Amino acid sequence: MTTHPTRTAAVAAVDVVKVYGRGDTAVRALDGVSVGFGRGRFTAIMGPSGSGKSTLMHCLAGLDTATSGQVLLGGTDLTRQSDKVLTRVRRERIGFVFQSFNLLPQLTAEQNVTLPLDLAGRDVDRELLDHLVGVLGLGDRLAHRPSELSGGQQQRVALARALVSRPEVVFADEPTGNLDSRSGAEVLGFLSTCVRTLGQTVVMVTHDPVAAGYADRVVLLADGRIAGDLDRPDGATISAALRDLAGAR
Ligand SMILES: Nc1ncnc2c1ncn2[C@@H]1O[C@H](COP(=O)(O)OP(=O)(O)OP(=O)(O)O)[C@@H](O)[C@H]1O
Repeated sequence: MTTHPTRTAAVAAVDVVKVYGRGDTAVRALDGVSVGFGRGRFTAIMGPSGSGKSTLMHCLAGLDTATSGQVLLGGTDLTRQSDKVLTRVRRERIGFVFQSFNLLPQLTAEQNVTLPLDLAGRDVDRELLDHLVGVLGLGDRLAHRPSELSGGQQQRVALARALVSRPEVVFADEPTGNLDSRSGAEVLGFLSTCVRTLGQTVVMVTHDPVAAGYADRVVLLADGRIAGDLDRPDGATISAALRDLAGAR
């Protein structure tokens, strides 16, 4: 018997349906999505505007509840958990990186990085923190406040914050959306280095084929369904697949 790939993944959706609203105004944002995200892999989710990328990511991260189907994080079915448990899962088992860096302005870079662990009463793994600070080139920036850092540096602080708790999955939502192309390339380069050196699982939503080119795999969505799955594609292959999807609509 072969094992269903979604059962061995770090996080997986199994026949997930998400309907917003009711009756005539109901929107079927996800229409039976089954997809697994392998451990230690960097996957990008792409697709036309409104195809369900954010909805899928929010369901996978326990930020939104699927209407039906299962979301499996390790052995936990997130669709069966109370809000209280989901809050704990998000805090303890998931890392987030957003387009807007979401750093606290009154804290230093280092305090921002360790804040989630401090709030959870968990010890900071100094060795991992030093490794991340080195890889991310933040060594001389740790005592600075976010307003004293460039956008790229702020996003690197946010990456360190997401990674330092060794979460099962890091979800990144358009992490380079607010960065110029050079800072964006740096952030993505650091992110893929962290995936390789730490075996971190990363799922990233992006519109940018160049950003998706850093991923090991690109999952394509269209109209709330999986519309493609590309293994280590380059930017040109991704752009062509997106053009095909747009043409098919
Ligand atoms: N809270 C909501 N209430 C009602 N409809 C919603 C809600 N959130 C999303 N939708 C709808 O669900 C569909 C999928 O939206 P979603 O934001 O997941 O797409 P997306 O691929 O992330 O889009 P974009 O690339 O524009 O961010 C769209 O038709 C959207 O209008």
